[in-house]
Amino acid sequence: MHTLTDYGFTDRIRGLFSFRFPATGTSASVPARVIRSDRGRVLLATDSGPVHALSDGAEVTGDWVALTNDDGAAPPAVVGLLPRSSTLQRKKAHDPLADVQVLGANIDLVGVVVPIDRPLSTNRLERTLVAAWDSGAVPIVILTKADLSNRFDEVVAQTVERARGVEVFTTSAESGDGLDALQARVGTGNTLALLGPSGAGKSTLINALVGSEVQDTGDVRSGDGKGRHTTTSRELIPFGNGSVLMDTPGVRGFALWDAEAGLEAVFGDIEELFPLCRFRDCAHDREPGCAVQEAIVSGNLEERRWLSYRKMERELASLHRRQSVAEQRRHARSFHKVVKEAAMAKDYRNRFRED
Ligand SMILES: Nc1nc2c(ncn2[C@@H]2O[C@H](COP(=O)(O)OP(=O)(O)OP(=O)(O)O)[C@@H](O)[C@H]2O)c(=O)[nH]1
Ligand SMILES: [Zn+2]
Repeated sequence: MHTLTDYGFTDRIRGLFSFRFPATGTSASVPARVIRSDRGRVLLATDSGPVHALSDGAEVTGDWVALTNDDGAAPPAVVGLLPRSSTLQRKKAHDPLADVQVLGANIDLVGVVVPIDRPLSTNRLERTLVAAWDSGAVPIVILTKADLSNRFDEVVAQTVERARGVEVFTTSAESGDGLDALQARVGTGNTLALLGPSGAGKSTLINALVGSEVQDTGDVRSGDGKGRHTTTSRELIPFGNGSVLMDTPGVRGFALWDAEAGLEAVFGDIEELFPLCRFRDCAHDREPGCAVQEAIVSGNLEERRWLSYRKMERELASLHRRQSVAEQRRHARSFHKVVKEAAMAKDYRNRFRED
């Protein structure tokens, strides 16, 4: 059975807890960490094992809380929340008026997971790193699937340059390379959350770090090869030395805000062309050796889709600049329209191809 120390309970948390919730003669509470929170019910790690408790719903995965200690007389309840050292939160980009949603708390390290065979665009890597810094945690970049690249040195050098001083680790779950160095960096009593697009290798990396099959990976998708697997496991996973992996569905998808998820889903094939351009800083306009222009000329890419991609990029950029609520609303609407049109164009094209 895991103790609270396995879940990252350090001297700092111990001190903070007894300061905030001093034991008095009549009432005492025990420290606990939120493994999962679900509308008024929380699953907690405590020193006497996992406990279900009632809560007011304010807690998120990773929170440290005070739990009543009534010896089973009443159902246990969360009675207090420790201040958070970091919060990973998201605001939906296409809905500027939506509430900020806290996805996880008390994360020490945010690992931005980038598969080496499918590097992120500089733009997206930058945005993800900015968001990671904003959380109060320290970001690191984790290049996965190192065994799959024959341009290893080149991609690593590129990533180091784009990561602007953020540490870059390379790993292969297949060969085991880089896992020790990553584990050493996480250190003792720290919580690591992994962000990255679907298929980046997060589950596989978690399995490799934890050393047992706690996550379903892409290998076990259902029969038709399309069914999305669901991650059924725990959301806070101890992996030695009080180190903890946080893997909630919300945190997982964080790197792609809703808007950007749309961008990737709809235009992923276009973005895959960018690394094929002769020049790394290609503006995809009149540059020689531009893979985008070549794809348009050869008929592999509809010019209309390329223009909507461009338009959407501008929309996103200006959406981020908007100040007034009214303007945000207007932009959100036109943004939605672009996404919808582009998605329809793509569906149409795919249907046409399959015939
Ligand atoms: N060769 C190789 N393949 C890997 C490695 N890591 C992951 N993969 C493969 O990449 C695919 C996707 O890996 P997952 O771990 O499921 O990716 P994920 O990021 O968890 O994806 P989601 O669950 O959709 O968020 C699987 O088929 C893995 O077997 C690696 O180090 N080497
Ligand atoms: Zn180009």
